[in-house]
Amino acid sequence: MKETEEPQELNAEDEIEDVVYDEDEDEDEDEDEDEDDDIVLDVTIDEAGYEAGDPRITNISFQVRRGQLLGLIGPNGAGKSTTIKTLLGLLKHAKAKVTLGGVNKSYAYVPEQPVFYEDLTLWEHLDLAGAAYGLKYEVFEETAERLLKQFGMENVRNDLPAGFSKGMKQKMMLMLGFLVQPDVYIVDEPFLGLDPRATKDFLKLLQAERKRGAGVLMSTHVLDTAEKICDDFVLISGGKVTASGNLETIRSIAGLPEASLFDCFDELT
Ligand SMILES: Nc1ncnc2c1ncn2[C@@H]1O[C@H](COP(=O)(O)OP(=O)(O)OP(=O)(O)O)[C@@H](O)[C@H]1O
Repeated sequence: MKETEEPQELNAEDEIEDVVYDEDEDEDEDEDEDEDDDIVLDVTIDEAGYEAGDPRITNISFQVRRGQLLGLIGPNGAGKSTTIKTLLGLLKHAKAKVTLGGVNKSYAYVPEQPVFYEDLTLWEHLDLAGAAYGLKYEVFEETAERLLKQFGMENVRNDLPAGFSKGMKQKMMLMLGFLVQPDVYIVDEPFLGLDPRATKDFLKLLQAERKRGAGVLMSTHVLDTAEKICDDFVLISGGKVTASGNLETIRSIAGLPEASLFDCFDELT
């Protein structure tokens, strides 16, 4: 999770070769200004990988607009996580430009694998995130209480997450993301640990956040759910974009006019 005040160049200590991570530029002479104002995440990755001279993804670009849910899909090893790591500025070898728009130019990243402090309780994790983001205590408290209730986690608020089940840990990560109400959510495979009730609660909260104007980039393998909830898709295969657009566009690229996302995926990968 991160909030940017100033444009940042993430090529610190020559580790990251060329990732520019900056704010939206306020150029008002552009005719497409209104449309551009809606863009909360603009990603252009020329190439990125784990070793110098061995790119695992190339020419991947997409935008996320206010309120939009963009599904990042693709088979195992296609490059979804590499794409997410690149846009978060975590890869050493990347040539990419990532621009944050929106009101606060802020994002929340919800990782697939829960990350937590062994010695802090659930409530203390929420408190820490609230403090890190400078939330007023009353706002933090009200939001955290609401989230505990919405995710059915009130009874474990003072427990250490090490003792949580997989789904409970996943819920904690989602709560930490929702707490800060960012302009963009970057969510990596949120569904796998969640039971049907938790999935429903998560989708309801996500819907409310989209109504507020947040954009969402979500990587997932759960294609039947993705088909129902995503506005648009970026399909990655072999480190490249194989198809992008809404379901109708994906169907037409796959040459399967009435097909499910699953069947289009199968055809295109
Ligand atoms: N830490 C790493 N070091 C070296 N190569 C990696 C590393 N992580 C991924 N790769 C390679 O990068 C390529 C893309 O992998 P990536 O993890 O981005 O795929 P993915 O689409 O997220 O797959 P999955 O659906 O299985 O999570 C693969 O060839 C993979 O072997």
